[in-house]
Amino acid sequence: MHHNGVLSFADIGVGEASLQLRSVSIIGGGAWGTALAQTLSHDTVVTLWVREPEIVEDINARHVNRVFLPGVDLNHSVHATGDLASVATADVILAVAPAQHLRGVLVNLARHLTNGVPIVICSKGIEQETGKFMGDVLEDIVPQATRAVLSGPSFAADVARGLPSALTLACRNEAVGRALAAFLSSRQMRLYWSSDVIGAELGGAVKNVLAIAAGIVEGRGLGTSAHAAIVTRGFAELRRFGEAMGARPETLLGLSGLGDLILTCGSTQSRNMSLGRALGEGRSLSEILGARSAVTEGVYTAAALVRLARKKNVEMPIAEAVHEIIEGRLGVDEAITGLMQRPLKAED
Ligand SMILES: NC(=O)C1=CN([C@@H]2O[C@H](COP(=O)(O)OP(=O)(O)OC[C@H]3O[C@@H](n4cnc5c(N)ncnc54)[C@H](O)[C@@H]3O)[C@@H](O)[C@H]2O)C=CC1
Ligand SMILES: O=C(CO)COP(=O)(O)O
Repeated sequence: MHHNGVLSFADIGVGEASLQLRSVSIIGGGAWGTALAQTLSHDTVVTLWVREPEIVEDINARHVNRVFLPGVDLNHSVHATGDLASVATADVILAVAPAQHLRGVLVNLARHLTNGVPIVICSKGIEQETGKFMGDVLEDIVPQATRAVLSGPSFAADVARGLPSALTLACRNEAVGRALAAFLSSRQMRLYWSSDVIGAELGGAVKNVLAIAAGIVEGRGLGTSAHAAIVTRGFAELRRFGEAMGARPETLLGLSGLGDLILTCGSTQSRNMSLGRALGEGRSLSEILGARSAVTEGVYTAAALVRLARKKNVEMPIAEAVHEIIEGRLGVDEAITGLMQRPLKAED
């Protein structure tokens, strides 16, 4: 565990093997990967794999990532590289590529990896083509990796500035989870461990879709009562879906579930919420997406989420409405009317 910026490491027994944690690699130089590199670099050796050569140069020469995390001066110890082989030897690897691109990046990384290395999924989404969560994508490509998830309420800009945050670190092997939580925690970022991997992963993917709905409510000027209603009924959908997927109630009520839903639905700092707001103001999806370089995961996860929910017979009318709006099959006002006119039912 890190104390007062002094390099230390967790060293625990995992079966016969021993897990030594001293170095971290981060795969993905967007806002979140760069913010994680910044906060972890106070205490440990961090290497950041970045896809764009000009951003590698920006980080190493000028200690900034002007494209994805403007306005943050990075520690000189944050080292960027475009070479996947050189990040594969770290003791822990954080996977932070956008959900629809994670598979491709892992395929290129896989041949450089050593057996059993912990890979911590930090991306939030469901793969459109397969309907798989990121942990299952990891399992497909690197089955020998020790799978973990880091998720919770955390805007990259907040974490990069050293503001306090608390997140969930999930790993099926509790001893490894505890060691990872200790190693990745810092004075600014407090991690709670869990062994509920699917529960921790699911909240981040689902809340992105629901945050688009919360944004629409804001953009349409429907008021704070409607905002509270959409977040609460959205949480009911997240909870139902989570239960059907085998997530534990305490995870859904925790940082990676309710916590992240509250953050993302409540702030235009969220890309998903602000996209919803722009839709609510009457702008078209193509216009909104065309104007941004940042990824808005809810747009790409909505279809897969709705497909999965239908398969599991889980009712998710808000997620369905967001999906229909994204597909251009439903207008914002029609969607609102549709939600308000559903048959009355017991609150569950
Ligand atoms: N930004 C935030 O506050 C947080 C983001 N996340 C999650 O982290 C993941 C990454 O998001 P951000 O870092 O915010 O990204 P970003 O929106 O800042 O940057 C886009 C990223 O996508 C990458 N990219 C674009 N095309 C690609 C391709 N074909 N193959 C591989 N990579 C490609 C770019 O290199 C860049 O790293 C997402 O799943 C997001 O939900 C999680 C927590 C907080
Ligand atoms: O996941 C996030 C905060 O926890 C970031 O949300 P957005 O991707 O909507 O900006």
